[in-house]
Amino acid sequence: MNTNLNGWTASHAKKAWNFFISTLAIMVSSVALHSYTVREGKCTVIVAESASALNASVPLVSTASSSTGLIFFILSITLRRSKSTYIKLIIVGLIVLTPPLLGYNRNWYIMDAKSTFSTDGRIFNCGGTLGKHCCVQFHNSTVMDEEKRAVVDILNSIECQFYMLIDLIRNSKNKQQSIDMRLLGNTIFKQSSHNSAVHEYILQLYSLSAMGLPPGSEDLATVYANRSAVMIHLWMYEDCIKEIDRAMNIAKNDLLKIKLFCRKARCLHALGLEGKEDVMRKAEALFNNVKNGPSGKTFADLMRRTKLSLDVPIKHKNLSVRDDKKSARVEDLHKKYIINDFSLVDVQYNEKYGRHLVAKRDINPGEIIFIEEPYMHCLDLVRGYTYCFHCLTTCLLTIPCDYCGWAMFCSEECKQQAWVKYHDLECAVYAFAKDNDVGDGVKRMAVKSIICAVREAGGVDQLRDELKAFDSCTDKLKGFVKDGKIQSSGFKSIYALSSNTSDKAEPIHKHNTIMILRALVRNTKYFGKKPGFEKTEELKKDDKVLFLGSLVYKLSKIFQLNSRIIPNGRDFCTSGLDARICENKQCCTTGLYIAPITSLLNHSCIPNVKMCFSNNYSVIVYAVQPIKKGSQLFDCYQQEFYEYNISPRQKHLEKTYNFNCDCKACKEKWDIVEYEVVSKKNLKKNAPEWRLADEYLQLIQAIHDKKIELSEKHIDILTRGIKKACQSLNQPSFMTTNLIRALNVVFRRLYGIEFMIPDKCNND
Ligand SMILES: C[S@@+](CC[C@H](N)C(=O)[O-])C[C@H]1O[C@@H](n2cnc3c(N)ncnc32)[C@H](O)[C@@H]1O
Repeated sequence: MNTNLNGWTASHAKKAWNFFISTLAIMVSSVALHSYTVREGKCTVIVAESASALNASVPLVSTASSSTGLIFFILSITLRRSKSTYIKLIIVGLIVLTPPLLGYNRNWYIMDAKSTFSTDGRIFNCGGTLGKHCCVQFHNSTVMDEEKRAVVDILNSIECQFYMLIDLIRNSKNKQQSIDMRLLGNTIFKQSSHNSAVHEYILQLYSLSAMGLPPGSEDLATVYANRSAVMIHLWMYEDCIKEIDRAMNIAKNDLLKIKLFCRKARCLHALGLEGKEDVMRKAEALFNNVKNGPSGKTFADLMRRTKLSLDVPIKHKNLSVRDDKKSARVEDLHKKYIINDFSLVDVQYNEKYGRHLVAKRDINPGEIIFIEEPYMHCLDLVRGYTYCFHCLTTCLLTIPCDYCGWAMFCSEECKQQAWVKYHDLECAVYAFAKDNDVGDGVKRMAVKSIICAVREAGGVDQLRDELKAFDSCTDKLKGFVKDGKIQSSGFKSIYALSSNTSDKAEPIHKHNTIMILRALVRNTKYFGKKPGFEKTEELKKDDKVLFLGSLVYKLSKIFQLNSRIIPNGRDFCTSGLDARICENKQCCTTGLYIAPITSLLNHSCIPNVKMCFSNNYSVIVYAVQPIKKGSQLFDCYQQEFYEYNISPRQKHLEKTYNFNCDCKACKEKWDIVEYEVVSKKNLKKNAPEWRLADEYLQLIQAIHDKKIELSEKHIDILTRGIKKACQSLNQPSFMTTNLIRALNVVFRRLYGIEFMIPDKCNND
C-alpha cells in the first residue's frame, strides 16, 4: 500500500476527489436547475428562484451557464472512472470557475426584486417580468455603467420624484430687488467718506441691480448712468464715456440725457479730447425743453456748473481698472513660454496615486513648469461686477444677460458668443437648477460642460457614441497623452478625470443630478416632449435620460474633485481656506476653473508646486521647492501643514478627496507652528536659520506689507533663498516656509488675475 507522510492513501485521495467533484457537480446542477442566465445587451443577468440560490449561483454561474452546469454534472457521473479523467475534470473545473470566483463581488450586482435597469438601451425589469431574484453583471463595465446604476437609484428616490413633478419658479430677474439695490448704492455713494472697499461695494450694488433689469428699460439706463457717475468720481474717464454711451442708447428721459451729456463733456475735457462743445450743445437743446418745468432750476444749475468746470484744467490723469504693467508682463511671459507646452513633465500612472505628473529633469524653485489654458471656468454669481462671465476679462462695467439674473458680460460680443456657445440653454437650465447657495459652482460647471459637450459632438446620441468609444479604450493615460505627447482632448479629458469622491459627498452629487436632469428634461428639447415624460417611471426607460443623467452625476463628482479656485483678485484669502469649505465664500474666491493637466497634480501638505491664475486666462504652474528628475509634482489641495493642524487637514482630504494623505508632514505629524510672525525673535537660536533670517526677513516683510515694487528679480532672490533653506535647514523650518509663502505672493502680484478699484476719488 502506498502511504504518504500524513498517512493518506491513494484511496483516501480518490474519495476526497470524488467528494469534491460530486459537491461541485451538485452545486452547479442545483444552480442550473434553479437559475438561468440571460445575455441582455452588455449584461448577464442571473435569475433565481430564491435569494440563497442566487447567492450560491453568482460565483459559479458567472461563466458557467446552465448548460455548462449540466454538462459538468453529466461528465462527473459518466466519466468518473479513471484518475486521469478526474484530473482533466478538475482542470476544466478550475479553468471554468477561477475567473468568476476571483471576479465575485466585483462586477456582480444583486438587484432587489423590483429594480429596473437599462442594459445598453434596453430595459430589463427583474421583478416585473420575472418575479424572481436576480443579479446582474455588466460586461466590459465602463465608467459610465457605474453612474447609470446610480442614476437609476436617483430616479427611484423620493426626492427625484418630488422635484420632477413640482413646478419650480424660474430663478430669473427681479425688478424690485434691483431697484432696492440701486437705491442702496445711491445712499452709500452720497455719503462723504469713500475708500476702495466702499467704491467696490457701490459698484457691486449697481451691477447686481443691472442683472435684474429687463433689457432696454429706463431703469437699466438709470443704473448705467449711476455707474458712469462712479466712474467719473474715480477719475476713470474713458470707462465713464463708455458707460454714458451705453445708457444713452436706451435712455428715453430727457432729464437723464442732460445729466449724461454734461458728464460726457467733463470726461472729454479731462481726457483732452475734442467734442465737448458739441455734447454741450446737445445738452442745451434738451435743457430748453425742460427749463420751464419743475426740475428747471436744478438743471440750470447743473448746466452752469458743468460749463464752469470745462474751463478749469484737470490735474488727474485717467485711471483704468486694468493694471497695464501687469498685462505687459503677462504678455511677455506668453512670448517666453508656449501655452500648453508640457515638455518638462511626464504623465505616469500607479496604483497608489493614479495618474500623476513627474519631472523630466531637475527643476528649480521659482521655475515655471508649464502654463495651461483652462478648459472652462465659472465665476461666482456675485462677481459679475468685476469680471466677464464669458472671457473672464476684468471689467467693472459688465452688462447683463437679457433673460437671467446672474450672467454678466464685458461686451455685447461676449454676450453674443456665450449665447451661441452655451448660455441660451444654460440660462434656461440653470434657472431651474439653481439653489440659493453661493458655492453652486460645481453644478453650474456641470450644466455648462454638458451643453458644450452635446453641441460639440452634434447631439446627445453622437456624444454617447463618442464616449462609448472612448470608454472602450483601456489606456490609463487616455485623454491626456496622445502619440507619446501630453495633450488634452477637450471634453474627453475632463470626462477622463478622477471622480473618486467619498460616500459622504453622495447626497450633494445626487441632488445636483436631480436638479440638472429635471431642468434638462423639462426645459430643453434634448429628449423631445412626450406627455408624462417627467414621471420617473418613464424616465427610467429612456436610455438618453439615463445617459445624460449619468454624465451629470459623473461631472458633478469630477468638478468637485478637480476644479480649482480662481483666487480673490487682489490678495490672499484672509483665512486661506478652500472656497468650498470656507464659510465666508466671498472672501477667498472669484470662481472655479478646470484645467485637465493641472488636475492630474496629486496632493501633498508640503507641495513642491503652486499655481497662479494669470490675468490672461491661463494657469501658471511653478515650482516652490527643488524637484529632482523623476520625482512627482505635488500641489496642495487645501491648506499647507503650517496653516492647518494634521487632524482637520486629513479629515478634509478624506471627506472631499477620498484618500489618506501620507506625505512627510502627515507621517511625521507636523502641526501648525507659529510661522506667521515674521520676526527673528521667534526663531530658535539656530545658526543657519538666523543667517537666512538676516538675509531675507526684511525683504519678506516688505513683500507682505506691499512696500516694494515687485519684479522678476524678486523671484530669483527668493529662489536662491529657498534653495539654501532646503539644503541647510531641518524641515519644517520657519525660514523655508516664509520664503515659499513670499514667492507665492510675488507670483500672484506679478501675474495673478486682479482688478483695481482706486482708493482715491473726487472726494479727496
Ligand atoms: C485631482 S485628482 C488627482 C489626479 C488623480 N491621481 C487622477 O488619476 O486623476 C484627485 C484624486 O487623486 C488621488 N490623490 C491625490 N493626492 C493623493 C495622494 N497624496 N495620495 C493618494 N491619492 C491621491 C485621490 O484619489 C484624489 O481624489
